[in-house]
Amino acid sequence: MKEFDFIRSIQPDFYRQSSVVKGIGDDAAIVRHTNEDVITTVDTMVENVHFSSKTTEPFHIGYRALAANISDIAAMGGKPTSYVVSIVIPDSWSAADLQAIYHGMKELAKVFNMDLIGGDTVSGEQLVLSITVLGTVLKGKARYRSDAQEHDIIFVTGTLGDAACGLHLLLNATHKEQDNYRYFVKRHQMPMPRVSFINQCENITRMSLNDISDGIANEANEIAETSDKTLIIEYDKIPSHSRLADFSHEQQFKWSLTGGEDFELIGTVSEKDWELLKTIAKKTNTKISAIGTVRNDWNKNGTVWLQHNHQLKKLEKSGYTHLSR
Ligand SMILES: Nc1ncnc2c1ncn2[C@@H]1O[C@H](COP(=O)(O)OP(=O)(O)OP(=O)(O)O)[C@@H](O)[C@H]1O
Ligand SMILES: Cc1ncc(C[n+]2csc(CCOP(=O)(O)O)c2C)c(N)n1
Ligand SMILES: [Mg+2]
Ligand SMILES: [Mg+2]
Ligand SMILES: [Mg+2]
Repeated sequence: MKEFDFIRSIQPDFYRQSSVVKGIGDDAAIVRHTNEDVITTVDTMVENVHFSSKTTEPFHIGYRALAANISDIAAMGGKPTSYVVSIVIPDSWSAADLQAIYHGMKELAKVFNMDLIGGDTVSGEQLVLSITVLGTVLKGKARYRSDAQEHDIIFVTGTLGDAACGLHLLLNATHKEQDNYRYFVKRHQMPMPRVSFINQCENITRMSLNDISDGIANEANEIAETSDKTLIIEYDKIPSHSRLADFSHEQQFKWSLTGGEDFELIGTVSEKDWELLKTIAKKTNTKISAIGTVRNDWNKNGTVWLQHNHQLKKLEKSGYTHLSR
């Protein structure tokens, strides 16, 4: 397929958002927002780093890459509205595979009423999918990592370690075992960002917030550093799916703290807002768990501590990092 035919084939027939002034078809897209702040985020997925033929069908490549970006919009307290896709395509990828990647993005975009408004297409050695998502938040109402305060309750949504368990199964287990643990495989391939929950939280006066892409060991440290506070997390309170108990304690420990890619949210709220947060979670069918508290301890601020087996140990930033060499 030629570049222009490809672009024509992925062009949407209509736009859902009235903010789209110009979509695909010119040098750049134009969106117009007058009453909200605009959130912009980009995350990139690279073949054999974020996905491989063993772990991810083309449909899931598109779905996951868009989910990862929408998750960052949720982590700012916003609503995703549109997306721009840059794709590097190796010769070996068929037209059908490429359509499937876009189909994966389209399916998730439909859930959030989002529009594909532009992108870029080039050929190259490895499939790379980079998505820029735009979102909106009421003026001045964005949620920052830096807003944790002393005595806050630390919470997480959902269960942690699921996606890492799914990845482990996809890389190491038989098809039969994968079928037996379909829940975990699906959590890796089709994560669902927590947009509806966070968009119901407008009455929570203050909240620090981050999404879990690299594992809470990383994300909690980002909150501790930017807020200059001490986070104390109780390991036994970290929520996990009941079937994670089928795996070794070491695997459970590693996956739930450093596995990443669950695209759940971690945040902190004041004690007085905790009941309200639980009510919102119930209303939006969101599992929420209190996993610890925020302290203001001048000689520990900027760090995270894990209470486990009657010991308090420093929880280092030990999740997935690029450029580690
Ligand atoms: N190459 C880059 N150029 C400019 N800014 C960058 C670059 N890489 C990251 N950033 C910025 O650094 C900050 C942290 O980015 P990071 O990618 O770690 O966050 P994230 O998307 O939440 O995490 P993850 O990539 O694991 O999903 C963001 O403000 C991001 O825009
Ligand atoms: C085939 C394959 N091997 C390993 C992994 C694990 N992995 C890759 S990137 C990442 C963290 C998030 O990345 P980023 O910081 O870029 O958002 C994790 C946990 C995977 N998903 N697929
Ligand atoms: Mg990023
Ligand atoms: Mg993030
Ligand atoms: Mg991200």
